[in-house]
Amino acid sequence: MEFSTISEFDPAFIQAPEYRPKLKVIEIDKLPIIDLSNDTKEVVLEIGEACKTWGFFHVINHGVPLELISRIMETSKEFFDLPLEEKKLAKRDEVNPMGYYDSEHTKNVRDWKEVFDFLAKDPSFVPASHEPDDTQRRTIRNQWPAHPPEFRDVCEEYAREVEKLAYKMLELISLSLGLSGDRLHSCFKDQLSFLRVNHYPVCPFPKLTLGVGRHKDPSALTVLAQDEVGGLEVRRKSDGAWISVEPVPYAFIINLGDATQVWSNDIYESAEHRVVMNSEKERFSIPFFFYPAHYVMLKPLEELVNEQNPARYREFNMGKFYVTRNRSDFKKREVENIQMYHFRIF
Ligand SMILES: O=C(O)CCC(=O)C(=O)O
Ligand SMILES: [Fe+2]
Repeated sequence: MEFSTISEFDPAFIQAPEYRPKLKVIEIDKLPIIDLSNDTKEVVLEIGEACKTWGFFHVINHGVPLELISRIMETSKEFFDLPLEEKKLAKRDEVNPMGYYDSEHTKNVRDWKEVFDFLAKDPSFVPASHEPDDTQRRTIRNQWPAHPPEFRDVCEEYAREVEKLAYKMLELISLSLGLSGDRLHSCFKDQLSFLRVNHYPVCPFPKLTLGVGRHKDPSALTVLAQDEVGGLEVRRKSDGAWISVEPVPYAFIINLGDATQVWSNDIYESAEHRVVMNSEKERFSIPFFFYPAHYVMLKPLEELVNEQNPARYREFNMGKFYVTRNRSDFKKREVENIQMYHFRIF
């Protein structure tokens, strides 16, 4: 990812003019910061409001040890500092989607980043193929680099802690929709959640590229840690402007994913976001994508549907959605990646 001249720069990184970031215009509008140590009723109200307005918010006093966040950031830096050949020993591919990868595409444009993906539950199970009639499933597993030696332990400990927070958020979001706190728990029994360590190297062409192109997370929700550099932007619903998410030290960002949008029958929406590049500083971020089990059929929850407010999505299978989506992360394809709105009824 070290391109010193434009001629070495892979044109696959270049965003179409309308999607290029305006680096100078930074809108200041602050995302809500929700203190999870407050009274639950109050927290639920604040979450409901934040989910409606933004689909994105910070949480503090979240229960994940702060030193663990520092440790995973440090060990991740050591990993990405390794020579490329060494990182590639744990390279992800179409057979094993977990591990190191440096050429992911979002909406068919290459992202200026390298990543390391690992499952929260090892092993996990996914459909064997995206073909609708294929009912086989297959096992996917983590692959770990030998260096740095503590990388695996730190990542696994971090995943366990953040998973607890993800369940807590699921519960609070369910309560904010007027459901029981454990309404959605059973969908996560064989969860397909994974974590991604994102490294965005310094970028000489921040006006042409993005670290991650605009997208919505297909998860139920995402629990995201970011370092102090900044670059994440969220699309404001009221006017479509891109708002930069100022880092709040040791807070987590919670963003709603597509699965919650479908369950809530559009009461909540997953927010579009992207990452703009920095020509001076590298950046690290670590999302935990909280995914239901592959066999879960996603559809609006019965409690939230009635005659006046009929279901806006037809049912679809989480696992098939996941594997279909993953196919196009690996290479530029000519067709649009599958999106949740393809299952919209009206
Ligand atoms: O790096 C970030 O802050 C966000 C990354 C992200 O949106 C993603 O990996 O889905
Ligand atoms: Fe994302």
